[in-house]
Amino acid sequence: MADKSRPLTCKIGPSILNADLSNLEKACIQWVTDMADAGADQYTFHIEATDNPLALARKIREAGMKAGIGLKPGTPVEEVLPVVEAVDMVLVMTVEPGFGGQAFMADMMAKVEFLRRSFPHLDIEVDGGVGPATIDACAKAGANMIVSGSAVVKANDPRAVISQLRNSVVKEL
Ligand SMILES: O=C(CO)[C@H](O)[C@H](O)COP(=O)(O)O
Repeated sequence: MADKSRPLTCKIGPSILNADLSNLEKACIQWVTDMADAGADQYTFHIEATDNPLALARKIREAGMKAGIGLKPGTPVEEVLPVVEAVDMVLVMTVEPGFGGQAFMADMMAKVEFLRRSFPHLDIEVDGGVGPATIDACAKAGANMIVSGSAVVKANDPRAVISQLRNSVVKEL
């Protein structure tokens, strides 16, 4: 039984994107029901994973979840514009999807700045290479949701790193 007091999110992520794409569209749709039944609050999919992101986003919201949409580094930010009103969050990947521990792509901040300027109330997430050395760039560009893997799990004091990341974002909100 899902603990409804804790947010549960699902990201259709990099390992899937790098795998067999032939059934991905169908799987993304099936997982909407599965994740909603499991008690997920938000479901994020990659725009590259489907030919009809608008339909998928609507399905996610109809299932009672927030919808998030992710962009790989090579995908122009403008591709999200036709679907942005149908989602609650845009995820800007700051590494090539695949694995943790890669270097942060600072040039992705232009996407974040564009989105924040255009959609002041949108949730904007950054994912990949985010840690104490790169968080300020993300926060200044307008990101308000952070995914941080290696910088937290490899830290001597993960709690302190999480606080630092949070404080940097809160300062710019
Ligand atoms: O989706 C991912 C990579 O495909 C990871 O979420 C991301 O890279 C986080 O790990 P790190 O902070 O170590 O980069």
